[in-house]
Amino acid sequence: MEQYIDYLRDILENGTEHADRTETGTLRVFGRQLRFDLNAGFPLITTKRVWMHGVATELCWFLSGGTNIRPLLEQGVSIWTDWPLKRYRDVTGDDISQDDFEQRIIEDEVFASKWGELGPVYGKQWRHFEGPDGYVDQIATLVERLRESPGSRRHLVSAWHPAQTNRMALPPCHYAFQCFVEGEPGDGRLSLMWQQRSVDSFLGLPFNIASYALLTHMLAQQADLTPHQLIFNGGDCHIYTNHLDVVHEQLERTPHPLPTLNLTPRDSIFDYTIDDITIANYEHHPALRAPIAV
Ligand SMILES: Nc1nc(=O)c2c([nH]1)NC[C@@H]1CN(c3ccc(C(=O)N[C@@H](CCC(=O)O)C(=O)O)cc3)CN21
Ligand SMILES: O=c1ccn([C@H]2C[C@H](O)[C@@H](COP(=O)(O)O)O2)c(=O)[nH]1
Repeated sequence: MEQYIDYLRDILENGTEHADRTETGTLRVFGRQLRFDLNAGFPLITTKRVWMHGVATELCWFLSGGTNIRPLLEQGVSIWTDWPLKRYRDVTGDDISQDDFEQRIIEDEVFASKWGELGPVYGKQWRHFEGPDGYVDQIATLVERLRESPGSRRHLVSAWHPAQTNRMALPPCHYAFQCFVEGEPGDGRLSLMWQQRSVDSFLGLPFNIASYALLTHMLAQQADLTPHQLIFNGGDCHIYTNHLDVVHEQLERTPHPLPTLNLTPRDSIFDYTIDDITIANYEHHPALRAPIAV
């Protein structure tokens, strides 16, 4: 995980100031790559605590095709609450706390279906990508092709639907990923590379790395392959100015050895639940808190 620390240092050293959409301000660089060997351990950042329960719950929710945050809130995951909340404020002008909002969304189903909706975000595009001939289940197709035509150069999933981004609470940040197989099922290796147009390097990236690592393990299990490399390609790679203190604190810390993942085998990629996902030997430095830019 030394390379994540080097990546943060690179932005601090080479980044230029940018007054971003959220009016928080960032230091940013353009175009960076990180590569993780999944056989060297599960790439969960160790220089702070990363909330794997949140990561795994969000990934299972993406895979279920969901775009409403209610199931996340019911599982205690509120990482997406700020986006519909912002819309709620826009419409009524009322200012309510995040706690009030979450309580109301859990208690009132109508409220949840009306306001907990993020629009056609990741889950929708992964499972029900809308085209002229109907819907495409990109994940089911990917698993099928990995099994039947592993050497294909077309193992690609896109969350970017140019005709629908204006209906999303937030257009996808990690907008596409590609799989790559060496060898044959039973004796082959699966690598995955994802593209991310915009990268909140302190809060978002550790989540994103863990999420795609978990997805690679799931896909490998489904296609009878061994997880190999995980590659991140970032576009606008930034550190928010109100994260600078915690980033500097993180740079002082020495990474611990990586944990490992235990994933209970399931028949279908759509059957995994949070109970199938266990991280073992996660040794980490204390949590670092920082505000999220909305
Ligand atoms: N500015 C911004 N950064 C993001 O990373 C981000 C967005 N917006 N919008 C959509 C999603 C939501 N994601 C989020 C949202 C919140 C946390 C977060 O607050 N994480 C904390 C606390 C987790 C916990 O409860 O323990 C962390 O320390 O990682 C992380 C990712 C990633 N995405
Ligand atoms: O998975 C995610 C989702 C979001 N982010 C970050 C990247 C940016 O800081 C914001 C999105 O703002 P835009 O103006 O739409 O780029 O969210 C992330 O890092 N990872």
